[in-house]
Amino acid sequence: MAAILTPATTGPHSTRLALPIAKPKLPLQRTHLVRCVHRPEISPFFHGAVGANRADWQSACAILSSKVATTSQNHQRTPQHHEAGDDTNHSLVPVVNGHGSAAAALDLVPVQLPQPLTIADLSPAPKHGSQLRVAYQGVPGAYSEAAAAKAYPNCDAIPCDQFEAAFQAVELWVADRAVLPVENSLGGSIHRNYDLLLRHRLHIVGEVQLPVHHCLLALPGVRKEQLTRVISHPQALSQCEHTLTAMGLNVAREAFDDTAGAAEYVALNGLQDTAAIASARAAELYGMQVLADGIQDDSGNVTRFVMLAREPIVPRVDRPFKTSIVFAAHDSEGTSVLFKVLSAFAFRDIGLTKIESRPHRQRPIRLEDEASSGGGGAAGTAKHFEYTFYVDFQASLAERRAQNALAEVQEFTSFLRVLGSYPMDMTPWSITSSSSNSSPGSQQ
Ligand SMILES: O=C(O)C(=O)C[C@]1(C(=O)O)C=C[C@@H](O)C=C1
Repeated sequence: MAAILTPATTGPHSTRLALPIAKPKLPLQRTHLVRCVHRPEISPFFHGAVGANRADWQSACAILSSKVATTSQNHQRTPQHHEAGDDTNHSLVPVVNGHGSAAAALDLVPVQLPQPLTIADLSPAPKHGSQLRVAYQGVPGAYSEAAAAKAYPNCDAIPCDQFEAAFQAVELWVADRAVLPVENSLGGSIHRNYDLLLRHRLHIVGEVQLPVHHCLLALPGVRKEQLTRVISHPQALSQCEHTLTAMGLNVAREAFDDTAGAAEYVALNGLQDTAAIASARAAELYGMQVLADGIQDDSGNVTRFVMLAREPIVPRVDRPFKTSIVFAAHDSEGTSVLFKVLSAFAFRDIGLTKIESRPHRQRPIRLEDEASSGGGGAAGTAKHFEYTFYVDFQASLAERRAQNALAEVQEFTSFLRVLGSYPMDMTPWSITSSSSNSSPGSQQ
């Protein structure tokens, strides 16, 4: 599992995979990240203190420990490191003017000694020259990996098994950024990520729109007539539904975690009766045959991804910006809150690009007296759902009109959070450019 997090080996643009079915990187799992956080006693910096699940926590902490190992190879230990309990053989470390340089030159100092973390190790931006680590959901060949490469060219893309693992990877400094899908032009919103944006404290620092071009993949030599099943990510299945039917593929559809993972599954298990919907790059990576190309129901199929970071960026006014907010109504405002909030933007001529509503997690249902809700009849309780609203508007938080609109919105809402103010992806959509590397802007 250590291969998951080993930095700088399998970024989206590096050459990879001599063998078609070998997995380039295993996805990072939430359990790895949780262990790293909740078991501080098992520190990656104490190579001797390893329990039965050593492989698990080691993979979660591989980036940090490899960094430390590299540092310790280059580092001259100072005398204050030689304390009781230190397993260094002191007699082998002659100190010259407070430095162990002579010993290092003689190759007498063990090279894997733990070193303390420095502020530089924990700096939010990667050090000059090093690769940005970008978490995405899925395995190599997933569209999310292509989106990560478009957002951050030459990044080290880190696969995660779930969306939540990608959020946590950034929160726990295993990754510097996450790139996650939020909506598709055919399939609609990816609700899970809206819920996670609220539950986690990351900031949206950019967006990237990726044309999604699906292929029907099968094992080499398999014909369409042999298929009894098509598997893929639910979004991909829904984006190709009409085309599959038109192709006469009235076979079972089954959901898989991600498109490339579906292709890999068919390849690894030698399934002659199953096809996967995935990218052409997934076909290459997992040695699959492209049975049909461009099977999305609309040739202009596009998925919008958000770029997430631990820190917000400073909003600017020198290019088109978008701001994403989330809010819930005051009890007294009831359902009219949405109208009032939208007016706050309309009066200032601020355009909206997206509205999404999700159930209010803490209070999904409101009970209300019928008389007070205008029912007019006998006393009783009317029930209606409570929502949390997400709105994207076309203005930068640096603009006075946006600040005024938000001040007004705050008056009608019980809670209001700015998820991010970030440059809009203005790159034109082109049907064939799903693997394009053009960045929507400077690295955020
Ligand atoms: O499964 C993948 O390849 C993904 O990157 C996920 C995902 C999604 O969640 O919408 C991304 C883009 C496509 O819309 C289909 C699937």
